Amino acid sequence: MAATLESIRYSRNPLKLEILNQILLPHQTLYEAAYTVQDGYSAIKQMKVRGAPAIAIVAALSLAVDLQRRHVESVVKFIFDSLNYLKTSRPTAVNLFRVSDDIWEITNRLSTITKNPNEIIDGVVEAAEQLLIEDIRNNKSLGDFGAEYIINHSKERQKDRKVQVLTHCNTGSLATGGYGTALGIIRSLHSRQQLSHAYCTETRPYNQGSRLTAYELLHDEIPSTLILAIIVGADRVASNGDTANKIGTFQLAITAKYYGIMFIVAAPSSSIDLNIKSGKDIVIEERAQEEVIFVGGVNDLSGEVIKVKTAPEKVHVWNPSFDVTPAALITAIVTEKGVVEKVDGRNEFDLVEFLNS
Ligand SMILES: CSC[C@H]1O[C@H](OP(=O)(O)O)[C@H](O)[C@@H]1O
Repeated sequence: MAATLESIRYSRNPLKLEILNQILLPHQTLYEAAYTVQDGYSAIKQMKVRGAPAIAIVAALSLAVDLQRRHVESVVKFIFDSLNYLKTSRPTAVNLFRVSDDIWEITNRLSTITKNPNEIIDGVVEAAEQLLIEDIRNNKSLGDFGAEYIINHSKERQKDRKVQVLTHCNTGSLATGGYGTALGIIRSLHSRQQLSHAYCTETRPYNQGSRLTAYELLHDEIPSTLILAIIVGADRVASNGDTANKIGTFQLAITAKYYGIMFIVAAPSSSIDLNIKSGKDIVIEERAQEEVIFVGGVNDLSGEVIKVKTAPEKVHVWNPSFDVTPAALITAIVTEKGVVEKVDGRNEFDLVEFLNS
């Protein structure tokens, strides 16, 4: 197996963007080439690639590859139209929107400096490539901050025992450019020999817990049990700390509160949306009801995709991909810039102050 799992493989020379089709994991490892913005959009929409940072990186790199492969009449218009199209793939994770806005800002700035379309293309390609590099660096920093916070604040550690943590959905190398966010903290705890066990909870309908997180933990030989210290990722964090994450996160936060267990959100600063005040402003993606009516998988021998109908005929289905956990239930938010806690006595975070400090 590769030293580390890679959801995205990119090179400029030779020009190549390959996306690991996560729908086929863990039984099949298939990298699919992406040549166009459409390929990037489809991979995100179909959840061949998923996870807030990974979605943004694939969107940006699919534009970068398309720009280098295709001759377009108006580069600025192509970039504008492409970014707006990519933003319609999935609504909740903020990273895609932030990256799209950043790339558009770069395009605009360059178009006032040069009329040479190749110089604009070079600027966009460079920005997209940097995303992949910075994401991995930020995740390792976030992982170390989170591990240190948990070690210093964990009851187990006070008895000089290693810590046990629970994580939800998948927030590892398969949700990011590499290393992961919440799973990055677990990797950092493990590398410091401070982790006794990681529990990963299953998620439906995409099964990120059993198919992806259990797969990553086994791949890294981290002692773990698939079931249900709770560390979760984030798709979008409001400026008061309310956090949108995979459906099922909110109930874990309530459980953690009830049992007095830390509930940690691991989120790169790029997942914090200072443009919204609270979780009420976060758009929650609702996906097709077929995803819930059927359970499926891939036959690890034949490779055939199997779908079994589990729900009764005419069942009414609601299939939100995310829920919002109020800041009041969150112990701390761990980012690559450090750890932020609520100001004494308040039930909300001040992330504007934290990010501007
Ligand atoms: C590091 S972001 C991971 C975040 O994304 C997942 O959602 P999805 O698999 O639908 O893209 C889940 O909410 C994770 O916490």
